Amino acid sequence: IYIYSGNDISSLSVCQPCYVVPEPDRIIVDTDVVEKEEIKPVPSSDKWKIGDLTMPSGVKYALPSTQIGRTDVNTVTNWNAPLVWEGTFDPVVIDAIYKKMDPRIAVVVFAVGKYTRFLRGFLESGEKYFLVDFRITYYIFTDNEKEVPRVALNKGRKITVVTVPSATRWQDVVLGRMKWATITIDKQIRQEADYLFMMDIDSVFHGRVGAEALSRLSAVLHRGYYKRTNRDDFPYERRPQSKAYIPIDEGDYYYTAAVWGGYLEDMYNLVKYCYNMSEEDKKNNIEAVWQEESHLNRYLLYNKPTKVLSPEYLWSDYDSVPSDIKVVRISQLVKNYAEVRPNGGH
Ligand SMILES: CC(=O)N[C@H]1[C@@H](OP(=O)(O)OP(=O)(O)OC[C@H]2O[C@@H](n3ccc(=O)[nH]c3=O)[C@H](O)[C@@H]2O)O[C@H](CO)[C@H](O)[C@@H]1O
Ligand SMILES: [Mn+2]
Repeated sequence: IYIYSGNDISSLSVCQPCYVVPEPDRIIVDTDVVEKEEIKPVPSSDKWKIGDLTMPSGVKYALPSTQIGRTDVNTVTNWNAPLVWEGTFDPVVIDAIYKKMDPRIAVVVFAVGKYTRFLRGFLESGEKYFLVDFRITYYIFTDNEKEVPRVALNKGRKITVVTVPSATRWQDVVLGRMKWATITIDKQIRQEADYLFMMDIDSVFHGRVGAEALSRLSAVLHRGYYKRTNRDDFPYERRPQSKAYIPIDEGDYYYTAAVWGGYLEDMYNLVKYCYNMSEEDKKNNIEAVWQEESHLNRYLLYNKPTKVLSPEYLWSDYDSVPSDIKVVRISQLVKNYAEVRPNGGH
C-alpha cells in the first residue's frame, strides 16, 4: 500500500444547492488491489433487493397486451433477454418497480484534457432525462477539476470528482478508464452504489433513459452494426494474439463501450476484466483494435448480458435517424477528433 502522490487522487463533493466546494479528501490507493483475487464482501442493503419486481398498489397505467407490440424489430435475444426499444415497456410501470427499491446509481465518466468541455452538456441533459427521481452520483474522473462546471442537480444527486493523470495518447485515456475505475470502485464507489454505469462524456441526453435500462448487466447495440451486419464484419479483435480475440464465425452483436451498466459487483468484475486483459495485451505488445470496447465485446459473447438496449440508448449526431429508432435517448456529439484528442484523430 502506498499513497499515490505523483498525481493525487482526490475526491470532493459539490454540495447542492449551495455549490461550496470543500477541500478535496485524499484517497489512499492500494494499487495491489487489482492483482488480488480475493472476493470482496458485498455491502448489504435492506432496501434494495435483486429481482424484486414488486410495485405499489394503485398505480394507474395502460392495460398491457399479449397481442400488440413492436413488430418491426426483434424484442428478445436468443438467450431470452429483453431487447429494449421504445414501445416495449411502460415507463410508469418500470419506474414504479425500481423506484420502490430506490437503488443508488453511480455514473462513471472521464473528462481528461480537452474533454472537460463536454461535462456541462452531459450533466445538464442528464438532469433532465437520466433516471429522473433516482439517486445518482456522477463520478467525474478528470485531470483538471477547475473545469468541472457547477451544474444545478436535482434532489438525491451529486458529483464526486476524482483526479487522474493527464495523458499524451487518447488510447491511454480510454483504456486508463478501466484501471482508474477498478481502483476507485474498490476504494470508494462500492460503499456508495448498487448500480454502476460507464459512459463516454461526449454524449448528450435527448430523451428518457429510465429504469428500463437497469439490469444485472445491460449493454447497448452499436448503432453502426445493429441491422444487417454479418458476423465476419463485426469490428471485433481478430488477431489471436490479443486477449480480445473473437473467431470469425462467432459473435452475437457488436456492443458500444460508450454506455454500459449493471449491478455494481457485476460491473466491477467486467471493468476489472477489461483492465486485466488490456494489461496482458500490453505485456505481449499488442493493443486491441477498439481498446476496452474489444475486451467488452469478447466478455459479453461468453457472458451474455441480461438486457440488450437498442441504439436508441446511444445514437450519434453524425448519422440520420432511421424509422426503427423511434426516440434518440442519448447521442454522441460531432467532434473534431484531431483537435480534441492529445495525439490527433483515429
Ligand atoms: C460510440 C463508441 O463506441 N465510443 C467508443 C469509441 O469512442 P469514441 O470515438 O467516441 O471515443 P472518445 O474520443 O469519445 O473517447 C472515449 C471517452 O474517453 C474519454 N476521453 C478520451 C480521450 C481524451 O483525450 N480524454 C477523455 O476524457 C472521454 O470520456 C471520451 O468520451 O471507441 C473508444 C475506444 O477506442 C471507446 O470504446 C468508446 O466508448
Ligand atoms: Mn465518444
